[in-house]
Amino acid sequence: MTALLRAVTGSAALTAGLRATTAGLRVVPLAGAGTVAGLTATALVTGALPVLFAVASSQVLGASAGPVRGPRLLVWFAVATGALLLREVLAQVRTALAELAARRIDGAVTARMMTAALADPGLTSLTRPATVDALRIAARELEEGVRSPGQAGAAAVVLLARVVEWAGYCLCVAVAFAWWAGAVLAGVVLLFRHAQRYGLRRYAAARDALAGPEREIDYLRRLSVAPDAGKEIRVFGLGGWLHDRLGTAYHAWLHPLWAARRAAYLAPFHRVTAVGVPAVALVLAALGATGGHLPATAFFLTVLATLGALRLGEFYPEVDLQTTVGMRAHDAVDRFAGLAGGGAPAGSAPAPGVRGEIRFDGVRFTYPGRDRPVLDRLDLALPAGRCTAIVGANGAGKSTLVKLLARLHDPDTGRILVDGVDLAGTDVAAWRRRIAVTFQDFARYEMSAADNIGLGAAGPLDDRAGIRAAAAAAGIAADLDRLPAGLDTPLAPHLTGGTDLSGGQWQRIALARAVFALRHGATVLVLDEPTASLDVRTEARFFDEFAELTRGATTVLVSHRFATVRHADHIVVLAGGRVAERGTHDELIALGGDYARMYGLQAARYHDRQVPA
Ligand SMILES: Nc1ncnc2c1ncn2[C@@H]1O[C@H](COP(=O)(O)OP(=O)(O)OP(=O)(O)O)[C@@H](O)[C@H]1O
Repeated sequence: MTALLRAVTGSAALTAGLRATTAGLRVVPLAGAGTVAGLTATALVTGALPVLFAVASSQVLGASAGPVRGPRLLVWFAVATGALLLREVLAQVRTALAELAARRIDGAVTARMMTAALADPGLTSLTRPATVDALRIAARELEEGVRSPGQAGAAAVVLLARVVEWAGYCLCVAVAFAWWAGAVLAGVVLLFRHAQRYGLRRYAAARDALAGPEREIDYLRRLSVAPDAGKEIRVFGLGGWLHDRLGTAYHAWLHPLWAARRAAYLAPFHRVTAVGVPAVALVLAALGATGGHLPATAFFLTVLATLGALRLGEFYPEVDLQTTVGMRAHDAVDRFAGLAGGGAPAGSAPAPGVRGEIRFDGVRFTYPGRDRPVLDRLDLALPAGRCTAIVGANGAGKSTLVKLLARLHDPDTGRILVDGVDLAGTDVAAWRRRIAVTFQDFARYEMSAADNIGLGAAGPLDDRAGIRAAAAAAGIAADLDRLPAGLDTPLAPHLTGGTDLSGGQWQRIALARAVFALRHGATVLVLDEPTASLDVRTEARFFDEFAELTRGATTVLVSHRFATVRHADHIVVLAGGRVAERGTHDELIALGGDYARMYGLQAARYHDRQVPA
C-alpha cells in the first residue's frame, strides 16, 4: 500500500503528508485533559455510529428480503434509527468541544506570542524583517482563528471519527464478503485521500508563493475602509484609482493561483483515478459474480459499507485545511521566539539614581538592516537636573538618541553612563521607572482619559488626584472636564460613550502621561517634539510653567521649534551622527554656526509675516 501511495505522489509527499496530519497533535495537550478526553470519545463514537447504522440497516434489509420476522426487524430498525439520531446529537457535541479545544489552544499560543514579543525589552525583535514577518503571520492566523493552531489541534482529534468509520466499513466488507475486498477498499480510500491532501498541500504552497500580491490586496482592501486614509482618498478623488488597482492586483493574484490549483489537483487525480476506479470495479464485479451465494444481510452490508467507505475518499472540510496549514502560526511563534532573544538589552545591576550627569561616551548605533550608523562616536553630556535641548536636521538621529536613552536599543559600541554607571549592565525595568518619555509618535490608547494619563506609571492607575494634577500641568484638565464622562470618557469614537480629541489635545495627554510618571518616581524627562501640535498660546503657557513642571528632573528636549528650544539651559546640535555645536542659546547665536543659521531662518519667517501697522 505504501508503495502504491508513493507511486502516485512520491515518498517525500507521503512523509510530508503524515507529518502535516499529525503535527496538530503537538498542541492538543494545551486544550486541557477533560476537553481532549471528551472530544476524543465523541470523535470515536461519531465515527462508529455510521458503521453501526450500516450494520443495522443491512439487518433490516436482509430481514425484509426474507419472511418478515417482526420483533427482530423492529429491533434492528430501532438500532439503525438510534444510531442515526445519536450521531446527529453527538456531532453537535463534538463541534462544540472542538471549538472549545481550538479556543483554548489558540489562547495558549497567543499568550506565548505575547510573552515572546514582550520578552525583548528593546525594539530590536519588533523591527527585524525576519521577526516582523513571523509575528505578522502568527498574529493574523490567531486573530482570524480559521487556520489557527487550535483548529489544527482540534482537527487532528476530530479526524479519528473518519478513521474509525473508514476502518469499520472496510472490516464489514472483509467479514461479510472477502478479506481481500476489504483490503482493496481500504487502499483505494487511502489513495484518494492521499491525493486530496497532496493537492491541498501543493495548493497551499502555491498560495504562499503569492503572499506578496495577497498582501497588496489586503492592504488595498483595508485602505478603502480605513478612516485615516479615507479622508485623503475622498479629497484627492482616489476612489476610481483604488478600485482599478484592487482589480488589477486581484487578477494578478487569482490567475496564477487557479493555474496552480489545476496543476495541484488534476495530475494526482488522474493517476489515482487510473488505479482506484479499476480496483473498485474489481470488488463490485466480484460481488456481482458471487453475491448471489451470499446471505441477503451480508450482501446488503457489503454494498452499504462499500458505498460508505468510498464516500470517505473525499475532502474533509472539518479536518483538511486546518491540519494542512493550521500549525503555521504555531511554527511562526516558535520562529519568532527563537529569533527575538538576540537583541534584548541585558543587565541586572540596580539602576543608578541619576544624581549626576548622563553621558554618551563614544556611542555608535546602526539600525538592523542598515549599513550606515545613525550615531557615530557620539560624545554628549546631559547635566543632572537641567534641561538639554537637542536640535538637528531631519534624520540627524535625535529620536534615535531618545530610543537609546530609553534602552529600546543598546549602542553597538560605546557606553551610556549614568552617574558613571554603564546603563548596558543595569536592570532595564528599574531604569525605565526612572525615565518618563513623550515620544514623537506617542501612543493613543483606546481607553479612558484617566487611563491614558495614568499609564505613565504602571501600577498607580487609581491615583485620581495625581492624574488630575498631571492633566492640569499639561493644560488639558479643562478640556477633559468638558467630556461627557469627564476623565472616564473613552478616548475612541467607536467605543460606547467614546470621543476623539484634536491632535494638540492628544499631545497634551501624552505630556500629562510623562508628568504623571515624574510624580511617581521618574527623574529623567525626555520630550521628543512635545509642542509640535500645540497652539501658540498653549505652547507659551507650557514654557511658562516648564521650569516648575520639570523642577529637579534631568530633561532632554528634542524640537524643531526654536521658540521652544531657546528656553533650554543647554543646547546641542546633532549632525553626521555627532555633536556639531553645543552651548546656551546666546552662546550658539554668538558662534554664528548651524544653530544660528537655523534660528535665523525660522525667526526671519515670523518677521516676514508681520503685517505693517
Ligand atoms: N526603525 C528604523 N529602522 C531603520 N532605520 C531607521 C529606523 N528609525 C529611524 N531610522 C533611520 O535613522 C535615521 C535617524 O532617524 P531619527 O528618527 O533618529 O531622526 P530624527 O533626527 O529624529 O529626525 P526628525 O527630525 O525627522 O524627527 C534616519 O535616516 C532614519 O531613516
